[in-house]
Amino acid sequence: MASPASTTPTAHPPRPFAVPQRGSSVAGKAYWAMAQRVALTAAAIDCGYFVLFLWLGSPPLAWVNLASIAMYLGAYQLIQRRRNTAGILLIWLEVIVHSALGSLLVGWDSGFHYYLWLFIPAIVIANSGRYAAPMVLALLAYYLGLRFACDHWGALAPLPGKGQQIVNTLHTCLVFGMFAALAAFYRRTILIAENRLLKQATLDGLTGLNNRAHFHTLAGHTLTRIQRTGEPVALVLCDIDHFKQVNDRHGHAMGDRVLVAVAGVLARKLRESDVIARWGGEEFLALMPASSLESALEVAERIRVAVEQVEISDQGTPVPLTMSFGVTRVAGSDDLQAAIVRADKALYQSKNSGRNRATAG
Ligand SMILES: Nc1nc2c(ncn2[C@@H]2O[C@H](COP(=O)(O)OP(=O)(O)OP(=O)(O)O)[C@@H](O)[C@H]2O)c(=O)[nH]1
Repeated sequence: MASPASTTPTAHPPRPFAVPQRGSSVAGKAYWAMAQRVALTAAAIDCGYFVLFLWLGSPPLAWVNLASIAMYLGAYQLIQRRRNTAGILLIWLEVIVHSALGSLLVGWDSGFHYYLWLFIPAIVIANSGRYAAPMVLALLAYYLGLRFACDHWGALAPLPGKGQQIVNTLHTCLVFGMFAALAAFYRRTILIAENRLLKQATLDGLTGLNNRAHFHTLAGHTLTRIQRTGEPVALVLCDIDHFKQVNDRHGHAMGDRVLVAVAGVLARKLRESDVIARWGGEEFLALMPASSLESALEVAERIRVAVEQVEISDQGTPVPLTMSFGVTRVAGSDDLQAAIVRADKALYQSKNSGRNRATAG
């Protein structure tokens, strides 16, 4: 016996037995890897139970375990061949039938029914309330019906001696372990999803730099922190020259490559403590704590030279790149917006005076 495989919520409309599509997400991949591990582990556990029930003198239960091993290996194969829903249904079927046969043969106190509890979190996590409520109620009805049948008929093939206690203890330990593994799996899934959402909310999807909104948050923190020390802060706004021509001549994909390359130059040339963002299409903004206007102009010049030296070619034809800069001081968090406007005006001046240069504003 082993746990029913459980499911994670997906972006698709919820449906009964909702399962993530293989490869659709990190969580989806982890889910299917976990489902396969569950099937193999369960088959291995049932091998142990097969030997145990032969030793305890219960051949019928040993044969049930043999059938279970076949079902789990079948489920593993189905998931391997991407017949995911069929694989999961086979695992569910095994748990439902095995818990019934085990309880009826050796009695309710053997604990075969504990495995049905694992369905509750699996159902509720994977399905919307519309489906989860009737499914949990159906499970409850099945559970109580099984209990009633066991009370009514008693054990049909009781285990001799302390057999029932041994089996109950094993089932208790296994179900504890399975609940812990299930909870750990969902915790990992939530952390992965949280991390992914955080990245989507704060980073630019193409370049990996901070997005505009996150720049404001980080810049606000930085300015508040250094306001007390009075150290100089500079702001650099920069823009790739004639970027539209790159797109028009070499295509949008090449434009994207250029953006990624320029973002890489900025990340390499600026310090860890600087806050860099993709500000707009081909525009980047950097807040530089502990930088005077003069040193920020020097850094801008180094970046300008590095961008000129970026080697990108389209089928052997080099794609020349240059960048213009507007540099200014920032007095404090109250001044940030005004400083951005000043940097923008300075950048405009750089563009108007021939591009490929830095201007202080
Ligand atoms: N490939 C690509 N292009 C983008 C992206 N975002 C904006 N653009 C393009 O960037 C171009 C910006 O063009 P303009 O604002 O005219 O600026 P420019 O051609 O660089 O001219 P100057 O700034 O005056 O030197 C437009 O063609 C946009 O379509 C993006 O994410 N990827």
